[in-house]
Amino acid sequence: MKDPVIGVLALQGDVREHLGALAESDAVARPIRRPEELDAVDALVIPGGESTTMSNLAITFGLLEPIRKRIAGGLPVYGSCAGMIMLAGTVLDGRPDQESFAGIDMTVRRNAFGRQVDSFEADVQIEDIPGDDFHAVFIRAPWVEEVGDDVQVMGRVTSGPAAGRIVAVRQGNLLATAFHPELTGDLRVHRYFVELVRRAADDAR
Ligand SMILES: NC(=O)CC[C@H](N)C(=O)O
Repeated sequence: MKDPVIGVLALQGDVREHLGALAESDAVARPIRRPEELDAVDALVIPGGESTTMSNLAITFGLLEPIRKRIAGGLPVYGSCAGMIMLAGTVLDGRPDQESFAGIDMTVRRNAFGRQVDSFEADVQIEDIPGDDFHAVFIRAPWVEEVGDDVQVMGRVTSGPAAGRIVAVRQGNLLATAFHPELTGDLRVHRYFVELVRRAADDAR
């Protein structure tokens, strides 16, 4: 397959960083703001930012249902931080009117590491991605409290007060991390996702 075309949901958040990381990972990366633009992508990335704002803007821009439909149709999606929240079936400590695209059978808690803890760094071990532990950056991040049977727990915090917390998961073509690999220049998660997208395209053929 040629380099896959991967959209980055560009309503809000760290869109530019994901576009850059994908471009360095053998993908063609494009910002997505309108439903028509979704039709032309092989996969989607949902950036970090603020899930309540992203939810509002997704409704305003008419993207909520189209993205849900593409997910149901098997579109590969990777969400980091707020993007993880947007992929969660159940969100705790959310705003009552907050919507998600859902897709991953999991319960996430927003701002789980404590509201006062704006950001912190910790090592995370990720199954299926060889090499050293990830030096992960968390910014008002969620964690995963519960997963369904079909969800693969891929990564947990390895040390510190949050040790053992689930911060990376995969269910089929959907991947989510509570941390932001797009901010640290470690391209392994993006490369893993691009590989997942290639395999999904091969399987569909
Ligand atoms: N860095 C982030 O994406 C933070 C997520 C944010 N706290 C939210 O609830 O959406």
